[in-house]
Amino acid sequence: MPVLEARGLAKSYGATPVFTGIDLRLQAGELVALLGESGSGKSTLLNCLAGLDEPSAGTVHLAGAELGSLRESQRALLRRQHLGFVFQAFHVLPHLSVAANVGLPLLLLKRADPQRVQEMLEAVGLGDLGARSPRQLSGGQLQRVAIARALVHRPALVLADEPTGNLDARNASAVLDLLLEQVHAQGSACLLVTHSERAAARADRCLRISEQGITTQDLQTQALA
Ligand SMILES: Nc1ncnc2c1ncn2[C@@H]1O[C@H](COP(=O)(O)OP(=O)(O)OP(=O)(O)O)[C@@H](O)[C@H]1O
Repeated sequence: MPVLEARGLAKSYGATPVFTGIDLRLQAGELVALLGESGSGKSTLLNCLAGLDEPSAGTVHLAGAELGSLRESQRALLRRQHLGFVFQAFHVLPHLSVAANVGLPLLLLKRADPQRVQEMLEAVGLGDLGARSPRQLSGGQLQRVAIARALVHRPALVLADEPTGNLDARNASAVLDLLLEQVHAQGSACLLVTHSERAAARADRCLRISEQGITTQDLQTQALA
């Protein structure tokens, strides 16, 4: 069974289509890069795949459940259990400690586990900073917190939306390595939105989204957007 399967997915705002006819399938442990020009609908697609936005047509199955057939509370539970998110803008909660941020997915699942939180902090190189406020961290460190939080509950699928877009080149490279290493270590599938050729080159497959739908991108022959 695939971790994620979308069939005939379409999204419009009023009469304006963002994308149509998206068919997508991710198997356990697979790393797929999603490319596309600015405004082509990458973030909108991720939101539809997570059940955070409603598609205009089509179906999404996440961990075997069809999102459209669930109530919002059931979708929220499915997200908590099976999904991890990493965003460009970190989305770390400033009033919680670094460790509390990382532990949040476990707390929401009523599976609080300080030992697992510490293990993830160490895995991302922040083993000594759990008690700090996120306000005292750099951008690269904040993204490491977001990666630890996305993976702490061992989700089946990680959705990463330009996770290195806010970082300088050196930090971006280190954070990307860390994200891919951790995704691999947990055996999670990952859909990675990126403009980085280096990131795309490390994926098992590259897909390109446009108004016409989604196509497989051959990195050898086509330029990246
Ligand atoms: N709430 C909304 N109402 C109307 N149009 C929207 C809304 N949200 C997004 N759009 C439009 O949908 C299109 C896709 O936006 P989206 O943010 O998914 O693109 P993207 O590929 O992630 O872009 P970027 O690479 O710049 O982040 C854009 O043309 C955007 O203007």
